[in-house]
Formats: sequence, structure tokens, C-alpha cells
Amino acid sequence: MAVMSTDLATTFLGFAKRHVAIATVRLRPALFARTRAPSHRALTRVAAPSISVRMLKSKAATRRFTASAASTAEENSDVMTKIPPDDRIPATIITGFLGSGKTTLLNHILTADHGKRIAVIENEYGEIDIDGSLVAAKTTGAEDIIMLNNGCLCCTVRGDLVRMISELVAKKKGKFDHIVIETTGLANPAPIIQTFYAEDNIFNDVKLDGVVTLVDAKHADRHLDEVKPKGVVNEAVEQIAYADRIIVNKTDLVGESEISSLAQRIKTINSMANLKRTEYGRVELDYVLGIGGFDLERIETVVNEEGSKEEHHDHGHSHHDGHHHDDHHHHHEHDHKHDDHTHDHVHDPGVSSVSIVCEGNLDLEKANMWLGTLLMERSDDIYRMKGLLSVDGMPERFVFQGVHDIFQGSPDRLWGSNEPRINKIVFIGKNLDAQELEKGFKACLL
Ligand SMILES: Nc1nc2c(ncn2[C@@H]2O[C@H](COP(=O)(O)OP(=O)(O)OP(=O)(O)O)[C@@H](O)[C@H]2O)c(=O)[nH]1
Repeated sequence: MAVMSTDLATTFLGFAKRHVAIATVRLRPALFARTRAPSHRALTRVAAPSISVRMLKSKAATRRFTASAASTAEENSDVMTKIPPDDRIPATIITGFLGSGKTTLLNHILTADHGKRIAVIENEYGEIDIDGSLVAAKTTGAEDIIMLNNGCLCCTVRGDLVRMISELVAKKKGKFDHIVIETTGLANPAPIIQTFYAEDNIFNDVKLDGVVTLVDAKHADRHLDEVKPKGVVNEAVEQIAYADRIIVNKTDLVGESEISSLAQRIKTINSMANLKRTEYGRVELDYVLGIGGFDLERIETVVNEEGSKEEHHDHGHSHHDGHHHDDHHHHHEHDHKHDDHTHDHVHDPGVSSVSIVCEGNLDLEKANMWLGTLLMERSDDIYRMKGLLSVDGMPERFVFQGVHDIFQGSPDRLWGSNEPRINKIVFIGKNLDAQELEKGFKACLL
């Protein structure tokens, strides 16, 4: 295991040295079986060698590298990124507990005047509940892609999502600009997210744009509190944990104090996501489309804003040299956590966010080892992570993001000559030990 970790570890930031723009590493395929009806096509990947490394196809990965070496960071910082443009079709996942307003939001997206041709994929449990006036022609029989009269497409997934996305791309490529996937209220978003990295024919044409989670302002607390049998996830917690954007919907049904405490609770679970309050899912469309939640070039914005995006609840935490663990609200969960083994039932234990902000340069080998080992050992518990690193001897900043065992990293622009070399990492996950993470990270600094 230790040897394995070393090999994997060197794979991570090691990409940066070889000037590969974006590398995606998958340590160990997982969870696919839960997304779809038995699909041996997907499951064969599990039996494959445990590491697969994949580059974004064809782009001139280092095409700006020479140019950037000749200019200074201050002059041209955005031009000098070595992250290639990504013209794959963006796909947004809409998730949220039963009745939270997903279909309402979907109808809002489809009817709004945005000029985008959107292909909607609905899961098999939801009926197609699209505003009837939009449906131009409903074909019968095997055809499950419906053309709406505003140029949008609507599909139902009767089999598996991978098949539907592939079919959509194969049959209608060029006829739509964005895919929106509505999941069932009980879905755990992880397998759906992983689908975008696991399947070549999806990965090459479609990129994950972001996860939007609707939260029912009136009933969320009940769902979040629900005690599950040990080992069973609380979907309401998971849906919040994976989100890039949170929509606290149905705010007309509750008072301000309830909304505020719910928003606070949500931030405890996921400090990276933006949060908005709505009635009937009425949000600006650019809040839900074009998020770039998995884009490396947007990592900086996320890690910089982390923890301060909830309008009414700036905790006043400063992010200088230290970690921040948003666990101050759920003492009951932590009590359970410490004596898990003596209980048959626990709250989904401590899904929370930890951020580390620390100035200094990282020893490349140590950082590789730490991150690689961490992901080998804890990838089930680490739901999402994003980071911006200063690596000794590397003139560029190194940005990365990950979802469980999927890791994408790339050098981006050069550090400015007077720019403080501040590392920032945010983890969202289960049973995260902030002190331990910070200690491990700091041990990698020179
Ligand atoms: N009062 C109120 N009702 C809302 C709001 N948003 C949606 N609803 C209603 O709540 C109900 C459920 O909304 P849907 O959009 O169907 O929710 P969903 O998440 O798609 O539901 P499932 O598919 O069953 O998981 C509908 O009757 C909506 O009209 C809101 O902001 N306020």
C-alpha cells in the first residue's frame, strides 16, 4: 500500500513539472453501480488497473507557455494561464430533496429568455412535468428526446444516464448549448458527478459545469436531521455537500430566523458553495448555468471567497495562517462520531468543510506524498476539494480540484513577483479532522 501511494503521489503534482496543462487522475473507480441499472460497460472499469490518467483531448496544452516566459505576471496574468480553453458542452446537475422545487426551477430555466438551447434530462422517476405550452411535438414509442418549441430538448432517462448523454450527443450535437440534468430527490450526486469523468464518450464531449442543490426552506431541517441506519447516507446532507450553488427555496413559507439558521447550517456542511434564497426557484440564470464549478481556472475565486459567500452570515473568521473547521453547530453529531461503534444509528456523521490557508512554499515530493496518501486512504470521505498551491521551484501557481478519487490539477498563471505565496485548500467531507489535515499540510512546507 505504501509503495502504491508513493507511485500515485508522484503522479499528482508531478504533472506540473512535465508541463501538462490538465491532468485527470482516477485512483479507483467507484460507486457506478448505484447510478444505473446493471451496466457491465461501466463496471468493467473497476477491474481495470487502478490508475488511469487522462488528458483533455487535443488542446495545445502548453501553447502559451513560451509567451508567458517572456512577459511578467503583473502585465498579463490572465493571458498566461496554461489551462487550455474547454469547448465541451457544459452540463449542470440539479439536485435537491423531494419536493424542494427542482421541476419548478427547471421550468423557470426553460421558459426564461436566455437564447440558450438547453437539453434537459429528467430521471426516470419524475414525469415530464415541463410547461405544456413549451412542448411542440411529443413523439411516441422508443424516442425519448422531445423537442420543445423554444429550441430546447427534453429527454427522460429510462435506462442509464450515460446512455442518454451519449445518445443526445450522437443525435443532436450542435443543436443544443447546455445540458441540464434533474436528478431524483433521493439521489446522491456523487455517482452522477463521477459519470462525467469515468466515461470516455462523455468526458470527451461534455464537461460538468456544476451542481445546483435546491433546499426546501420549510422541510430541510427535518431531512437533514433524519437519522439513518449506520452506513446509509443522508441524501439531504450529501446533496448540500456536493453543491456549487445552493438555492434555499420556498422562503415564502418560513420566517427570516428559520432561513438564517438554515443558511448557517448549510454553510457548516459546505463552505464553498454560493447560497441564494428564492421563491419558486426564481434565480438569475447565470447563477445556475455557466458555473464552472469544476473548472481549474475558477479555483481561485472559490478558495478566495470561501466562507464569506452567505450574505448575512460572515462569521468574521479570518483566513490567515490556519485552518477553519465549520463544526460549531453540530455538537450532537460529533458526540455520535466519537463513539460510532457503540451506536447502531448515527446522524450522517459530521459532513463539514475544512479550509487551510498558509503562506510558504511546498516541498514537491512531500506535497505529492501527502495528497496522494490522503486520497488513497480517505477518498471515500473526501467529497470535494479545491486548492491553490505554491510549490517550491515552480514559477506558476498549481491549482487542483477533486471529487473523491478523481483529481485534476494544473499549473496556472505565474506568481507575481510581489505576490505573497499563499496556499489555500478547502475540503468538504465526512469525519474531517481539521487539526490533522493542517498538520499534514504544514509538514510539507519548506
Ligand atoms: N410555496 C411555495 N411553493 C413552491 C415553491 N417552489 C415550488 N413550490 C411548489 O412545491 C411543489 C413541489 O415543487 P417541484 O418543483 O415539483 O419540486 P421537485 O423538487 O421537482 O419535486 P420532486 O420531483 O417530487 O422531487 C409544487 O407544488 C410547487 O409549485 C416556493 O418557492 N414556494
